[in-house]
Amino acid sequence: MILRVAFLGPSGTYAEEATLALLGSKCERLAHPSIQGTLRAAAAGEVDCAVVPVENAVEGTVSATLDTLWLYPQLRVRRALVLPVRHCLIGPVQHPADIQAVYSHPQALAQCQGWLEEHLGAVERIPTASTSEALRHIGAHTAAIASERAARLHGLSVIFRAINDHPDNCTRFWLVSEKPLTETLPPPGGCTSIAFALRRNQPGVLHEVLSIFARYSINLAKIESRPTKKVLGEYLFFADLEGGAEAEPVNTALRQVAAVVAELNILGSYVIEQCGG
Ligand SMILES: O=C(O)C(=O)C[C@]1(C(=O)O)C=C[C@@H](O)C=C1
Repeated sequence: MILRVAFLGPSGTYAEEATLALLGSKCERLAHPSIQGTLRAAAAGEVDCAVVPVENAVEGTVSATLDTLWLYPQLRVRRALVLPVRHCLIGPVQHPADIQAVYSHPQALAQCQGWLEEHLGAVERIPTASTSEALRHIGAHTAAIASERAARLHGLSVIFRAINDHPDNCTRFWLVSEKPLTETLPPPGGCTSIAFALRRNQPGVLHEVLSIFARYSINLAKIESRPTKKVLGEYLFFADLEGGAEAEPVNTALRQVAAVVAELNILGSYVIEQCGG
């Protein structure tokens, strides 16, 4: 069966690179204009799965991914991949002095902000829906930040390579689907991502949840809050735990957590794969 996969397009994005690294070129890749649309397509069953960015080593969480996943509890994270992200400045312009504006995805602009400051100074930075979408805005006095692969695919020239401020810049992607893609359970170990809403906004309520993980010596690799978007000052919590959700002690701990929170969504258990690893 050929898998149908949604990703943030158009062709040439890092999300497409992650899709190819995870599933190879035999899958049918369907480009979507937003992360929200990509996940909606997977939740609606229009595709078998979706590949979305979740966290960058420098800029942190891709909030659109977490916020949208909360809306689609039927989706599960099946795999995770860390992709090295090496940005290029792309365009027909020969001299930096001729550039009046640079287009790219906000994450990419942020990952290159030091370089842009140093080499292009006060040039206008214009956000786009994705890095390869930025290539559509290239002109006589405008450039874009995207990958070398994107430049090649669209027949464009690279002005500068590796302009990301941190040489080890990388982004973690999740492959999510409603149905399991294979019959195998996640390998033992790995980690589990969860999201939960508290019952009350009161002292000690978050502590009650965290103390369950402490009691079972479960390491929390990450925890962060996102607005509920319903009431100002009320939050959802997203956490990454060490260990699989079906394995002990995480399984018992999660059952106890479910009993003390308003809503618990086990986003999925997975092993973090390294690109090329
Ligand atoms: O615009 C792209 O190429 C994407 O795949 C999105 C995205 C992101 O949202 O973080 C992915 C990797 C990079 O961090 C920059 C942009």
